[in-house]
Amino acid sequence: MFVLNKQLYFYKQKPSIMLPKIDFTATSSYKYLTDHYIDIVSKHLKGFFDTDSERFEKFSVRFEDILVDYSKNRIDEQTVALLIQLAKECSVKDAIEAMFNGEKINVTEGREVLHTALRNRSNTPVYAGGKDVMPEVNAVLQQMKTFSDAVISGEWKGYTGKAITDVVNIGIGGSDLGPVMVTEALKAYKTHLNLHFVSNVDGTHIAEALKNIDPETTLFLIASKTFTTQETMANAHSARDWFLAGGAVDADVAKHFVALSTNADAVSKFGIDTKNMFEFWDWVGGRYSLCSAIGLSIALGIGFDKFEELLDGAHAMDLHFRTAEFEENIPVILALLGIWYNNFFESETHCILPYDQYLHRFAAYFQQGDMESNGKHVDRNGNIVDYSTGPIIWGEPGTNGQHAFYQLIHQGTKLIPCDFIAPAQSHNPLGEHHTLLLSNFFAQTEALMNGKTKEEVVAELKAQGKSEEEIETIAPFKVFDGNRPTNSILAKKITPRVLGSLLAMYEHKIFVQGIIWNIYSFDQWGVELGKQLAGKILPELRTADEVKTHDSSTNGLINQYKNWR
Ligand SMILES: O=P(O)(O)OC[C@H]1O[C@H](O)[C@@H](O)[C@@H](O)[C@@H]1O
Repeated sequence: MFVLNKQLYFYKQKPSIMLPKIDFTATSSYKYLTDHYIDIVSKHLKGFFDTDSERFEKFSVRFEDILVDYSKNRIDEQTVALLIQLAKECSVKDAIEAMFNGEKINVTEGREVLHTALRNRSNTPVYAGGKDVMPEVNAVLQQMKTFSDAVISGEWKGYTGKAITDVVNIGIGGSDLGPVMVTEALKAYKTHLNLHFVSNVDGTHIAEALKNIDPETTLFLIASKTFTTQETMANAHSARDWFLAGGAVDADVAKHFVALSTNADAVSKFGIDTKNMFEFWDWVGGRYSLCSAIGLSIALGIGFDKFEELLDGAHAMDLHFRTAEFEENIPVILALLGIWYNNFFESETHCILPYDQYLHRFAAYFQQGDMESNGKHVDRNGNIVDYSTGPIIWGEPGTNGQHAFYQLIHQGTKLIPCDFIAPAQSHNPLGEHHTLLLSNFFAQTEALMNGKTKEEVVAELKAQGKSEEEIETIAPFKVFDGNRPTNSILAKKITPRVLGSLLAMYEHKIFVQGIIWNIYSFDQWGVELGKQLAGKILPELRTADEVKTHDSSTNGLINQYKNWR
């Protein structure tokens, strides 16, 4: 405790030391958790329910139209208390304040982390480097509203005087995944505009996107925080070439190309007038940018009022995260459960399973959100960690996943904690479809928890008239251990507001985990390396000369490629 107080004191006295740097494995709660784990690991989830009729009430939280049931986890009240103590010992509360207050908690890039300011609907001042960012945030939102209203209404005309029918967002990573996820998730609110997303530098992506659209009625959004990303720049140049090949001249570009970026110089060098630029700032991380100008495709795709509802929902979750006690704090609870499995049960992955076809890119979006944030092995002191950090995030919509990989979740050798997400109301209430879907949602978490005992399997086989011998042979394969943990996140309906809350919920979960693991969650040096390496090889691929500068494998592959191309 003395150490903790000293850290806190240190932090408050020197605001330039942005975050506490606590080794969570050296805390007293971690030691208690290590002992407590031995106790819990020998117990079956089913037993927790058998002995406690209040378990659901104890381990579930309601937030507006979202119910988070975490009772089907391998925890008891002591687990939760110890995990919360861990969060406290790691100064999570101070870290939350540091983020919302605009401290430079992205230390390795020297930046504030203020995506929460983008949806700060209360409009109270938020300072970055001593300057209130809210006037700029509001000005860009106003610019997005004016523009999206004009495009949707048809008032904005292309170079031949026709209204826009198609919008192509060109961006990658954080400048693509968020807008794709949200516009798919909220397709039920779609405007008449047809959205297309091009991210891959593979020419196939843009070639296919351009096949069925008309340059006279197409708007391109060039989305790139840095405006230097190879893939996006290559696609943007090809899009402009295609546009000009259709008969337009340079002066017409302004009506069909806009930029979403932090880099005004690079935008004008590309040839986009900066008055057609929607700005955001370096305190917005790429994977946290969908509430910024990067969300322009969302505003066009569902209308600005719905985009604002998305921001409202995210803001509501921000407030919950900032103010709720940890016992009731959804992102904190989800983060701690993740740490429980990651660091005590040694789970390597975490699965996100939305029972909603519209959420089919939800797991992919948080794959970047989580893995790019917490896929780090150096702690905030610059030392290599000796514990596990961010999990591998994966998932597909139910029920497709059930018929593909649930086998391993049910009966494999790995413990895979899963988030099951479902809306109670469908946007497409077609016959019994939604009831069928939800019956699977409920059945899966129940089965993962309960499993199926040998006695149950034998009784079932007997009832089917199988012989003793047949039963003996087949029974072991049909036994399910159960005891597999899940969170159930049930929403009333996936509205823009609910989606905004869900996305902020996961963002803050990731944040809390990064704080406890003592890593920096807002840089991405691992991705930068790939950019440099490709840049080095590219000139070598431009000639026919034999390459000898690499290892024998890389040389061999490059030279064979040159032979075959
Ligand atoms: O928006 P940009 O600058 O084009 O970057 C696109 C992506 O590039 C890299 O992969 C990373 O830095 C990501 O975080 C980022 O989202």
